[in-house]
This record gives sequence, structure tokens and C-alpha cells, in this order.
Amino acid sequence: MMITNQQVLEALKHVQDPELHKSVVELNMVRNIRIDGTRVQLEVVLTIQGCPLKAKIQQDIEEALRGIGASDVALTFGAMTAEERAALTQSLKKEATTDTGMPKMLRPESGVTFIAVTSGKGGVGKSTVTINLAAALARMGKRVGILDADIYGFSVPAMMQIREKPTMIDQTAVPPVSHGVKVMSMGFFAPENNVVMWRGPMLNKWIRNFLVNTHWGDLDYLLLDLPPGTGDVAIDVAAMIPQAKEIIVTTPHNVASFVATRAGAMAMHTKHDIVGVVENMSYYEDKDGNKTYLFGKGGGDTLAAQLKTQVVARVPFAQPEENVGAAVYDEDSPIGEVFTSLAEDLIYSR
Ligand SMILES: Nc1ncnc2c1ncn2[C@@H]1O[C@H](COP(=O)(O)OP(=O)(O)OP(=O)(O)O)[C@@H](O)[C@H]1O
Repeated sequence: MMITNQQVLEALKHVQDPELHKSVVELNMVRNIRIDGTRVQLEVVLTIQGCPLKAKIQQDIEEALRGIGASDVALTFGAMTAEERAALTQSLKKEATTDTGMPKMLRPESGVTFIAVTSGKGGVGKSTVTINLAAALARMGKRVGILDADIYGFSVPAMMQIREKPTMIDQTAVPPVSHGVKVMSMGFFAPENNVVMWRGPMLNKWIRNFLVNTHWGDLDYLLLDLPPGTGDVAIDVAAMIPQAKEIIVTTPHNVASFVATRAGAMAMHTKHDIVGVVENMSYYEDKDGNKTYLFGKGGGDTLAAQLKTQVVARVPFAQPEENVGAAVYDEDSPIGEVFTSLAEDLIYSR
């Protein structure tokens, strides 16, 4: 038996780079194939030196080659040159932008549903809603990304317990994945606690950059965690992504909902379609099923009425034992169930 070059390339077309999710052949990572009967020798050129996923690539390639009858696989590893990396970035970028430089994912035919999560004021649970909804959509098999654009907080990476930074291939960032969700955050790049520089046009540009220079791959949903209030950022995002659907988060407390009305009014003004209001910290339910309304009642309904929409979810307070460290709640916890149901509503009714 004799394996051919063609067979090797064909087999390796099905091996993907674990980060870029593209075939190693397409990425031009396979070089110097030498075949001697059923013994295959080749060089794998990694996009970045010391790629942490080298072992995974090696295993996948060996498996694929054994699948076509290779008795012996000898791999050597190299790294792309700076020029090769730049060329790869160019091609990834080209894939992500239209001829006019517009992010392709913004085109209606991209199939990406954008969901902007906003609130009237801080601390009501906007990030909690973003990450738990994203995780629920991912559990249901959807391809989901989060763009953390909350310039006052960048809380998503910490809440999703992401410790690594995005892998940079030249200027393209490969987002870290947590709970099945690709996450990009200004926080990965911002100087420690420096929020002063993130204003107006600068931020607008950053968001655009994040859409274009992030290797999102194919997405079904991109959730945007927007800063609270109705400031520049929300307006810029509305202008840039008019097809985004908006979720407005409030607590049951009337004051909070009053402030949230402003964000909602803005959403109406910019013709963002409103998915609805999520009332967070709606109630506390004890083990016996008794509900206590710690923050009062009615805020969500009042706001929804003002915005001519509905309350699409009421999220309870976390049980004390649920709240240790992790802000993504388990699928079978009371909060997890609320988000599963909201995710189902999004998937099946829209
Ligand atoms: N339903 C809940 N039960 C218990 N704790 C919650 C709940 N929702 C949010 N929290 C906690 O409240 C705090 C604020 O939540 P979160 O960061 O999601 O709010 P935010 O509106 O995004 O705030 P910011 O505007 O400051 O980013 C966090 O510590 C979060 O873990």
C-alpha cells in the first residue's frame, strides 16, 4: 500500500486549527510532506510560536493520517514567519469585511442576531443577564459571542472566570471561550483600571475594530454588554447596528425602572427592536418555595408598559450557595432555568 500526497492533504482538510476553526490545509500550516509507503512525515507550521494547542493539533493530525492507513506519522513543528502571519491576518480580515470596510457580520445576510443588553443605571445585573443568556444559548447549540462594551466595568471576563487573554495573530484577536461563548472585552486590552480614555468616537472605533479584528467565526448570536444609561455609546451602537434587538434590564424597584425608561426610550427612538424587559433580583425564593420581594414589586411591569413591551424574564436572587465565585449559574439552578426559557423564547419565537 502506498499513501499519496493527495490523500494526505484530503485527510488533513478535516483537521482544524483549534483556535481559528479552519482547516490546517486552508491555513497553509502543512508543509514538506514526505511519504514512504505508509510512513508519513510532515511539518506543521503554527500560527504563533509556543501555541498552547500544539498537542491537540498533533493528535488530530495523527488520527486523521492513521485513518487513511498511515502506519507511522512523524511531525515536526515550526512557526509562521512574521510575513506569513501578516498575510494570514490580511486574509482573515478580508473575510470579515466588505469591500467598503464594513464588518461583514453587520450585513443582514450574515445571519447574526445582535442583542444589545442595556440598563438605565449600573449595578442592576446587566452583565449577569448578558453572560447567563449567552451561556444558555450556547447550551442549546447556538454559536454565541459576547462583546463586552461596558467601558465602566469590563466585568464580563472576571464574571466568566476568563484568565487568559485573546491569542493575537498579528492584529487579529482570537477570543477566549468560556461556557461555550466567545468573549471579547475591552478589558483584555485596557490599561489597568483606565477608563478615562474610552469616550465617544474612540469607543465607537473600538467597537468597530472588535467586530472586524476579532476572529468570531460563524456566529448565530452576538450579545453586546453596553454601558448603563443613554450616553454616546448606546447611540453609537444603535447607529452602527440598527438591526440589534434590545434587552433592558431593571430591578423591581421603581426608581431603577424609572431610570431604565430612559435607555428604553432611546431604544425606541433609534428604532431598535425591543425584545423586552428583564427584571432582575425580582424575588427571593426560599427552600420551601416562599417568595420574598426584597426590592418591591412592579418595576419591570411599569417599565415594560412605558416601552410598550413585555417583561420577558424575572430573574430571582441567587441562593446563597449558588453565588460562590461564579456568575454563570448552573443550567439546573432556578436562575439557569429562567435563562434557558428566555433563550428558547429568542430562538423559537423570533
Ligand atoms: N439575580 C442575582 N442574584 C444575586 N446576585 C446577583 C444577581 N444579579 C446580579 N447579581 C450580582 O450583583 C452585582 C451586579 O451585577 P452585574 O455586574 O451583572 O450588574 P451590572 O448592571 O452589569 O453592573 P455594572 O453596570 O456595574 O457593570 C454582581 O455582583 C452580581 O453577581
